[in-house]
Amino acid sequence: MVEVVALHKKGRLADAHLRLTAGSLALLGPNGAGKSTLLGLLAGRLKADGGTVRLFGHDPRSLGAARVRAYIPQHLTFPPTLRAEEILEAARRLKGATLQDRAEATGRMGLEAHLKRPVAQLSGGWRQRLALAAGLMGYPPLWLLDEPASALDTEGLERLQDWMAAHLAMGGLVILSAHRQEEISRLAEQFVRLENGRVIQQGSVNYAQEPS
Ligand SMILES: Nc1ncnc2c1ncn2[C@@H]1O[C@H](COP(=O)(O)OP(=O)(O)OP(=O)(O)O)[C@@H](O)[C@H]1O
Repeated sequence: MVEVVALHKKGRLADAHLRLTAGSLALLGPNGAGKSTLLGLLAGRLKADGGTVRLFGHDPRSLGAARVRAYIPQHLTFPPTLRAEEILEAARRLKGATLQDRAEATGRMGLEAHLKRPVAQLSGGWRQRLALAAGLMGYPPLWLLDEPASALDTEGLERLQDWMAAHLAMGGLVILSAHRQEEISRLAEQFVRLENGRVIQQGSVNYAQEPS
C-alpha cells in the first residue's frame, strides 16, 4: 500500500495526500505541475520538507522501500559503451532476479534484436524500453513510472500495457505520470490531477474531465 499524508516540498509540492491500495494511479498535469517531484519523493530521491510517505509501511528512503519499488525516471542515463544485454545482466544481479526473469523482461519490451548494441547506438525509445526492462524485471510490487508514454512508440506502449496488466493481475501497484488524460486511458484506473504543486482533482480515469 502507498500512503502519502500532507506531503510538502518547498516551492514544488504542497500538502499532497494520496492512498493506493490496489491497481494503477496516474499523476496528471501540465509542465511544472509537480508530478516528477511527487514521484521523486516516493522514489526516495528527494527529501520531503514535511508530511509522510509509506510504501508498504517503509519510509521511502529506507532499504526496505528500495526492495519493494522500481522507479523509472523520465531520462535515465546508462554508460554509453555498455551493451543492452550487459545492463540487463547487471540489473538481474543487483536484484537477485533469475535468468528467466531477465528473459521475460527482454521479451516483454521486445529487446531481443537490440541486446548486442551499445547504449550509445540505441534511440531514445529503445533506451526507454531498456530502462523499463531493467527496472521492472522480477516484478517489484510497486512500479513508479515517470512519463512512460512520452518516449515509447505505439508498439512499445502496448507492450508496457500488457506487462502492467500482468503485474496488476498479480496484485502489483503502479503510479505513473502523464501530461494528458488520453495518454493514460489504457494505463491507469485512478488519477490525481496536479497544478502548481497542488492536487486539484482526484477520481476515476473513466470519469475524468479535462480542465477547461
Ligand atoms: N531541482 C529542482 N530544484 C528546484 N525546483 C525544481 C527542481 N526541479 C523542478 N523544480 C520545480 O518544481 C516544480 C514542479 O516541477 P516538476 O518537475 O515536479 O513538474 P512536472 O509536473 O513533473 O513537470 P514536467 O511535465 O515538465 O516534467 C516546478 O516549479 C519546477 O520548476
